[in-house]
Amino acid sequence: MRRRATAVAEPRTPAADAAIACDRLVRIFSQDGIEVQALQGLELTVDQGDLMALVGASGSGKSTLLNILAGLDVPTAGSAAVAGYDLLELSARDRLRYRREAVGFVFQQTARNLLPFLTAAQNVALPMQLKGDSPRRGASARRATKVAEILEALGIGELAHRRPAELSGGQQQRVAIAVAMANDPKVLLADEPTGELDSETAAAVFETFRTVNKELGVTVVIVTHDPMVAGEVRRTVAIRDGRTSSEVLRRLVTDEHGEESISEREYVVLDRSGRVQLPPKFLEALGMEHRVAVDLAPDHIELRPDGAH
Ligand SMILES: Nc1ncnc2c1ncn2[C@@H]1O[C@H](COP(=O)(O)OP(=O)(O)OP(=O)(O)O)[C@@H](O)[C@H]1O
Repeated sequence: MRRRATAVAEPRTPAADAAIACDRLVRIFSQDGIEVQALQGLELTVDQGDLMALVGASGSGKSTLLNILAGLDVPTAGSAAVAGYDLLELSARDRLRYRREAVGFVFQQTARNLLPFLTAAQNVALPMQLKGDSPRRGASARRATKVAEILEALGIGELAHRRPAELSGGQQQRVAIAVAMANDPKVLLADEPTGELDSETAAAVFETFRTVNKELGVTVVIVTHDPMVAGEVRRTVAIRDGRTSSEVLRRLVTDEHGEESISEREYVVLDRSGRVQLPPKFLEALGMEHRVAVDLAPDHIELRPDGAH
């Protein structure tokens, strides 16, 4: 009722329905008296059910952002909400619940995702056990059924009884995705999940992310340097100096002959204060620095080098 009332009372912003909404997110690390601003007012909204890639140079802040979204780290300032949880306001207990139930996480290092002495099925069952539902009759049978269903849905049912050492790197990552899905999270986060894999294996792992996104409706965010992953998703967001700076959106378009193709367009991000980061190659091409002349045309804005007419 209350939700309905507020929905009527307040205009709906895109962030209200978003799976992830970060606003002016700041993370400062202090080490040996030196401060590093890993995130400098980052803004990012991810719609529910989206599959997106996060790219950027080394040190741009990707892992810092992902750790905050995963509930492993806390921002210095700003706001971040994931799956309806306010990440700055979580109590220790709620944070644990958030990490166990609301988000799934896949690390780059295959060994970090799975316990070596457990089979694939046991690894997937573990987060369900840790969730700590009160022991009820038939709970373990229900759990076993659910584990089998997840493994089947991801096309790895035949790996259920193998231990990580008996799996290839790609198979381990696909089992890791199953583990991350164990408690039906709304959001799945992955930090360089294909970083240690050859391109063919990486493609199979990426397909598993796509299955989770398409079949189970989970919002997926993948930090990657892999051009295959970054080029295959609907939306690729680039981070520069701790801020989202640009993004590429891809759409399926059909021409007049019924031929389908992917259309790709790069955008720069416009933040709440009206700031944009222009691509360095554009600025260099026109020798723009310090300031630019800005004019409003009926349907666009013109930027010119200072002094040009
Ligand atoms: N725990 C920490 N203590 C101090 N500085 C840190 C810490 N974690 C990250 N940083 C710094 O914050 C900045 C952003 O780091 P981050 O790991 O988020 O970048 P990244 O984009 O993920 O890089 P990479 O692609 O190399 O993983 C870097 O300058 C890094 O040195």
